[in-house]
Amino acid sequence: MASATTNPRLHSLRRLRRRLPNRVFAAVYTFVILALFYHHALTLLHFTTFTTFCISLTMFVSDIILAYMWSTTQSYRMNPVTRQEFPENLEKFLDRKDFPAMDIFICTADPYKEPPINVVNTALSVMAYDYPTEKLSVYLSDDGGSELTLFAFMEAAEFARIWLPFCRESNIIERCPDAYFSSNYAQNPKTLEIKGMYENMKIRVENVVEKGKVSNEYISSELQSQLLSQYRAKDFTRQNHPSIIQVLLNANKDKDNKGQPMPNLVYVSREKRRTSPHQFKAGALNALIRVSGIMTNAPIILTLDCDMYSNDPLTPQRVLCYISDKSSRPNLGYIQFPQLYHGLNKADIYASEYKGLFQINPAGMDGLSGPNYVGTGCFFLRRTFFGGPSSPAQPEIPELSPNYIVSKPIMDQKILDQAHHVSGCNYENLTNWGSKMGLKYGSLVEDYYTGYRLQCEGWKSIFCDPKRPAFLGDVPITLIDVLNQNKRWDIGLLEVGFSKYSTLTYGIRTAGILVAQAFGQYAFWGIWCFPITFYAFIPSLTLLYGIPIFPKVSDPWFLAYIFLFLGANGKDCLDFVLAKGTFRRWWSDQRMWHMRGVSSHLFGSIEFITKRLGISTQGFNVTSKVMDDEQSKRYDQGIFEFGVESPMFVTLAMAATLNLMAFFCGGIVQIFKERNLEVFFVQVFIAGFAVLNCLPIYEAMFFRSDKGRMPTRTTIISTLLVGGLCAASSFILKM
Ligand SMILES: O=c1ccn([C@@H]2O[C@H](COP(=O)(O)OP(=O)(O)O[C@H]3O[C@H](CO)[C@@H](O)[C@H](O)[C@H]3O)[C@@H](O)[C@H]2O)c(=O)[nH]1
Ligand SMILES: [Mn+2]
Repeated sequence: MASATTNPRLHSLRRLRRRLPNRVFAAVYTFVILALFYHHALTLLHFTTFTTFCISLTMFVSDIILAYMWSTTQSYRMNPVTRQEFPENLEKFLDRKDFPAMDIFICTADPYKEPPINVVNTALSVMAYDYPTEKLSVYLSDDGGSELTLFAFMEAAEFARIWLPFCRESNIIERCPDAYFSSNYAQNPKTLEIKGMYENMKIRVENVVEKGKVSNEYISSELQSQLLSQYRAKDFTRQNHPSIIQVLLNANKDKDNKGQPMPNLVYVSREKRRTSPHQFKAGALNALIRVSGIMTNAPIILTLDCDMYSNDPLTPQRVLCYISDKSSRPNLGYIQFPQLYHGLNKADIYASEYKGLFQINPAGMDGLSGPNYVGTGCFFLRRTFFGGPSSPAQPEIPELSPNYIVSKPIMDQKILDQAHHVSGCNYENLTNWGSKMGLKYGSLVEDYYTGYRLQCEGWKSIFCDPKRPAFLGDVPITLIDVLNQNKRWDIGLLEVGFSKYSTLTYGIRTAGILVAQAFGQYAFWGIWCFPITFYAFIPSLTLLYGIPIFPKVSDPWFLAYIFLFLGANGKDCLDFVLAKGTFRRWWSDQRMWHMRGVSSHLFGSIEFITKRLGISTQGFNVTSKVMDDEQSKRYDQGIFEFGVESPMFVTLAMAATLNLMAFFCGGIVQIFKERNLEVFFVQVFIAGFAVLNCLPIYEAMFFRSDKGRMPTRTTIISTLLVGGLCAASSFILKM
């Protein structure tokens, strides 16, 4: 076998030239930060009143946090790399018949928030991979324990017999049926016939979901009726039911309509009891690791969220370009693809693209020890879930060991019994699942936490970011969904940041400072709320009362502020645009960064504290993937969707109102009446910048009448609170 890095090669790696300017810039920036700290210390020492001391201290603390977060981003900039794969050369190195088997996991949790027809589309898109079909096994985890989802998959299994040969023979690239039929496809009798079948299936599935149950007219066989009757047992609820495992397609037996084998398709709804914790998605994935271990035990596992369909049939072959070449990265544990989305509006108003999180930073981490796991679009070597590279963990039964070879067919009664056994809700008691094996428990963001711990164990990873997106997902289209999702991440991430596995202690010790810093950016994501909230409220309040808190324009320290502000934003914008972003989307990105600071980060941090104190418990609130027509329309037009009441909107509206008052009242007084712009420039600038960022909020508060506007009560409450805040401040500031 030729070496995979010489010609013809399987993959290549290039270090980006920007790493040198990045390092120089980081050095200069660090110097200015330290200088600013010196200035802060001087100011603190020379305080005049207790109030000014408190204000200076708060601003100093804010800047320390900003500086820490800035320092964590430097890890991504030290050595960014880019990779390329050459799947066209794969078969020169590896015979198609020697391709390893793959187990594909798809998670769903709620048929009303995650429409089953979309889950079916995701499954069909991966079943149709350009890969030896009999080597693929698709496992669907249904945490919603719903007959609606099972029904949808029974339908999908039948449609797949037509869809798979069609994709293969017409060699189409778009293998997600819904995406294909919404594209500009060749409309001939054959495609139209298949479209008709697809629409028929879609209508059946949607009707069943609308009715909330599978009525008799949809049941075509005694077997189906038996299967569905399990859900109608007494006391069956989504939180309380036995394991249901159903092999819907069997690669050894089932053939498509052209006589070729089908992939395995297995429906799994693990056992749930109110008395046993089920550990949300991490628990679901661990159950799938075991069930698939018993049934097929493929050496490669792909994990997918139900809304991330495959957009490229060659993806598994791309992955083989790395996996089949042992020299590609020693201790390779997983290959992560970026989370990319379809249906973003032009400006990406909610910054759902998370270009930093999903594209720029992983490329930076790839130059260190590899990107983090982001929950979906990630191919693992099964072995990765069983202890570190040099400290393997033995599962409690030998059949689960990653190198165990399954000899019995998938439908063998023994196999089925054992699969039920390992998906039981008490199976994990007194085992290493969740600690030394499988996905790690203890955080609401199981993906981040697991990836981080795997890297601490010594596993490395690869970031694979091909030109044609490998997977495409849905984005939330209302602000409240976006902020709630963020809040869940904040809580889960802080759970890691303040655990015994904190990046600051355990991380630095086991993974080294650069890698730990890269993970630290997210572990402490929630603490952005402090500097952003302080900067949103203090400069504006003090401006209103004519108290200067920043250096005046003629003061040399003013230049330090300007440099730090322009430097951080300019660099961020440059990286964003270099990663094929637009300025408009960058603007949304920085706007959402500010908005999250006074809303989701703030409440996420508060809820993290209350959870720690045992006052409340936060679960995994699944993000809705349902598209309301009116909301979709507004989203497509780039209009912010408020619509519902939420404390997060109150703080947002407060920050918006206060800065508007500060900019116009405080600003005008200082500029025109007192002629003091020189002294108040920074404060006026901050308020003005905030106002610019808050334009959609004012619009939603005062100028809109559609259903997505800010609820009147929220507007009133926030205005009253701003009034109260001003009154209290006037009392304190004049002390
Ligand atoms: O008890 C649960 C809860 C969720 N899920 C599934 O987990 C996936 C992600 O849930 P979603 O509501 O879409 O969360 P997001 O915040 O959009 O997802 C991001 O953040 C999660 C961690 O909070 C990761 O698991 C995801 O991969 C990542 O895309 C979905 O397929 C769900 O069906 C389960 O299987 N069981
Ligand atoms: Mn999601």
